[in-house]
Parts: sequence; structure tokens; C-alpha cells
Amino acid sequence: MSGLARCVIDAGLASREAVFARLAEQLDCPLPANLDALYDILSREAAGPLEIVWRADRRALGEDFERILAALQEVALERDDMRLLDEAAERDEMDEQVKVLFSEQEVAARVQELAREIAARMPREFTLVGLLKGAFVFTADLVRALDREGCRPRVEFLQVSSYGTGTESSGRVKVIGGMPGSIEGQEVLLVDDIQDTGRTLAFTRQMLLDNGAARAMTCALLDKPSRRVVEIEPDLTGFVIDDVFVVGYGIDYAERYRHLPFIGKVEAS
Ligand SMILES: O=P(O)(O)OC[C@H]1O[C@H](OP(=O)(O)OP(=O)(O)O)[C@H](O)[C@@H]1O
Ligand SMILES: Nc1nc2[nH]cnc2c(=O)[nH]1
Repeated sequence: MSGLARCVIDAGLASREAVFARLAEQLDCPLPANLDALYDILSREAAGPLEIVWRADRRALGEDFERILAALQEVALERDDMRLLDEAAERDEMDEQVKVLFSEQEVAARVQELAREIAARMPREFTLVGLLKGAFVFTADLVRALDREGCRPRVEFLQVSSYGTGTESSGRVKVIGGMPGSIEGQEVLLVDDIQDTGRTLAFTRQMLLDNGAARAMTCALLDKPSRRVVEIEPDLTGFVIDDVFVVGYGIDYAERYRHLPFIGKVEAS
């Protein structure tokens, strides 16, 4: 690429300010005052094409590691002329250990039990709405388990995301794709992989009701009640867990581990 503006965020940068200064210097753009400004400047003001190499050190940057990376990922999604190379992810993979929390067999057995409970509480035909991305594996297994229980769900997906660019979770959830067709008067089952603060489930449930659903029952494979900030309990829960960080079976850690066939918990080595 000609005229490529390239910036390397190396592991020696140990503060948010240092990362911002490096970006401003190497991409020849204004110095961002905060994360929102970073997003605005990189998406609108930095001249492309851009390449950002992310080699930051998670331990040195602490919480800012995820926040800044999330903002950069969002800009990279918006800009066709930007490439973000995450070289830190590979190194981190070696630093983390994933321990099995629920095995493939345990998950499969629980999913079938959930399907049985759903079949007892829903009509034979209903609309199942899976929340992307995290619930894609759970939804795929659940609909087949439901078929074995005699249900005939119509399957839809919604992709939602907490609003923002990696700043403190504002509690605003935005729909980024796949609003189901008409759900007027329908019985809906809303399916998510994990319930944490409760914001995602509360927001999407209300949205479905606002769009005319006659009833919106909720099902979360995993539930962390100790983390709740919005008062909502899923109607059906697969496993109640402590405040551990889980991955696998569709659930990611910085877009990794979704492919694991079991549910694991991440432990720093
Ligand atoms: O109870 P809450 O605090 O709202 O969190 C739960 C949500 O967080 C995760 O989604 P994430 O934003 O990571 O997106 P993803 O599903 O695309 O991985 C998960 O899949 C839930 O939908
Ligand atoms: N990957 C992952 N995402 C989450 N979102 C809310 N809780 C979790 C968790 O434990 N793991």
C-alpha cells in the first residue's frame, strides 16, 4: 500500500496516555483526550490507509488494554482502509490457561434438560431468538434438542452490543443486526449464552415486547447472579456460576475460544 500510516503499540507502553501519544505521533493526528475521542479521531480524522500493530502488554495497561483494543477494533470494522494486527493475542494465549468448567457431555445433557423444560412451557410452535455472537453454538444445539422434544421453533437471530467504544459500560445496548421479521402476537423464547449484569437480556426482552411479542420467555445457558446490576432473572437457566471468566461453546475472550466444544474458565498462569 502506498502512503501507509503505520503505528506500533509496543509492549513498553505502560499507560493510556503513552498509547494515545504514540498513535498521535505515528499516525500524524490530534492527541485524543479520552477513549471516545480516540474513536472519533481514528475513524474520521486520521488519514489512511492505516496499519496498527498491537503488541501492548496486558499487565502493564491493566483495564485500559481491553478498552483501547476494543476501540481500535471498532474503528477497524468501520474503516475499509485500516488493518489492525493483534500480535498481543498470540502471546497472551500462552499466558492463559483454560480449565474445563463444564465438559461437552455435561453441557449436552443440560441442554437436553432445558429443551424438555421449554417444551413443557411453550407451545409446539414458537419463535426462538438467539443473541449473537455468543449464543450461536448454544442456539444450534438447543433447536435440535427442542426438535427431539417435539417442538417446531422458527429461528431468528439478533446481534446486540453494549453501546460505546470500550469506555465504562454505559448500560446502553444497541442492536447491530438481524432484527427478526414480524413477531406481532407471537410467543418468543429469547436465548443467550450468559447473563451477567442483565443489561443485554433486559434490553432485548423489552425490545421484543415493544415490537408486539405476546410473551418473551428468557433462557440463559449460564448465569452469574452475583454480577447483576439490572433486576432480571432468566426464566430458564442452564448453570448458575460464580464470578469466574468463562469461554468456549460460543463464548469468547477477545474473539478467541468460541470454538471450544466445552465451557472453560480462564485462569492466568
Ligand atoms: O448481562 P450482560 O452484562 O449484558 O452480559 C451478557 C452479554 O455479554 C456477552 O456478549 P458480548 O457483548 O460479549 O458480545 P458477543 O455475544 O458478541 O460475544 C454475552 O454473550 C451476553 O450477551
Ligand atoms: N467471555 C465472557 N464474556 C462474558 N460476558 C459476561 N460475562 C462473561 C464471561 O464470563 N466471559
